[in-house]
Amino acid sequence: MAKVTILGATGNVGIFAAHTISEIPYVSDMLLVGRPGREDFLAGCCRDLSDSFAARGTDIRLSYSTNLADTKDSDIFICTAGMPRQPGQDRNDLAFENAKIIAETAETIGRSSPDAILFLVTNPVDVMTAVALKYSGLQPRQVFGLGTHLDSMRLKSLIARYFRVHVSEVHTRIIGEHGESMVPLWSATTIGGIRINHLPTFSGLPAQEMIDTVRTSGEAIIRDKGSTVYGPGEAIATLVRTILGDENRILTVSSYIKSEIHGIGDVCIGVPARINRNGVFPVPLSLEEDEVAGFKESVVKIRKITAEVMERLEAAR
Ligand SMILES: NC(=O)C1=CN([C@@H]2O[C@H](COP(=O)(O)OP(=O)(O)OC[C@H]3O[C@@H](n4cnc5c(N)ncnc54)[C@H](O)[C@@H]3O)[C@@H](O)[C@H]2O)C=CC1
Ligand SMILES: O=C([O-])CC(=O)C(=O)O
Repeated sequence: MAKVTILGATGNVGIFAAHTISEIPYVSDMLLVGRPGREDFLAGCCRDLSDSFAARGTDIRLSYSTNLADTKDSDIFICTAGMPRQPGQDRNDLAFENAKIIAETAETIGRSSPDAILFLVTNPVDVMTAVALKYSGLQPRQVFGLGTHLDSMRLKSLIARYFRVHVSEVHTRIIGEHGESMVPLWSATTIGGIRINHLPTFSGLPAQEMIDTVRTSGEAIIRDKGSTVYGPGEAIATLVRTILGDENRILTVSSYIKSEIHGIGDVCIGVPARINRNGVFPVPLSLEEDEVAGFKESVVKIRKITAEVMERLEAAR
């Protein structure tokens, strides 16, 4: 059984993630962490969630805190703390402001919970994963971000609708940045176990339109309803279940790669990784030429933003 701590629990994604994670049978304790001054709101969240646990018959010890010192025995931290983007902003516009929050938080967690897993949701998630890895001092397997898992789910849903099949029949992946330079892996896309380009209807597939829809999905939801919540909240729960259940699923998350993909590495970015109770392990891959080219471009972009943020963080210390 495990203790799960949610940082940024008073936010839209954090509180819905608390709800989705509470359905995971391996969770015995849940700690909601918010900023000082938010005690009443956190207390209200605990009462409200407890009612839902009772209605569902879930038995989880739920508590809240505004002090990181209380997080000590956590097995897994989910970090949703930080600014969300506003309509018209790019996720990368948040990089430095959110990096300051993540660096400070990760430093404390690394010192007080050296065996924990640290799961980043805060955007831009690839850069935040690198910042958390550096400032926590944890091992690469212990630190990862939601990466392109949600993007992969969005593409899966579009493909399933196009071919009129159940979503569980579709396997697909998007790798690279959780952002503009994301790269769809059509070579790794199957429907009912059959490679998508072996299906007669493949020639009519509006592939570019689909990937454009995925690319702009977060932006469109934020424009229409203020924030993305249900997609990320469920995606977060999938990852937490995979870890705590030691499931060894291969999901596409932001992880530190050394050189696993065509010799490309030294960056935190969305890649397929085997995930279990010990953490996240990128899977070496062989891709099509155009996919490698797209991935390289994405890596160059994320490396540059990450380096700039790291430099500014060091200068600000
Ligand atoms: N990677 C992904 O796929 C997704 C990432 N996100 C990201 O998750 C983050 C949270 O999004 P929302 O919950 O919608 O935002 P929100 O504004 O509703 O919540 C943000 C939370 O961060 C906390 N926070 C803000 N500044 C802080 C500081 N200086 N120190 C500590 N805590 C602080 C707030 O108190 C609040 O609890 C954003 O960065 C957003 O872009 C959101 C959805 C999907
Ligand atoms: O778009 C955003 O800013 C939130 C996010 O990352 C997503 O839902 O994909």
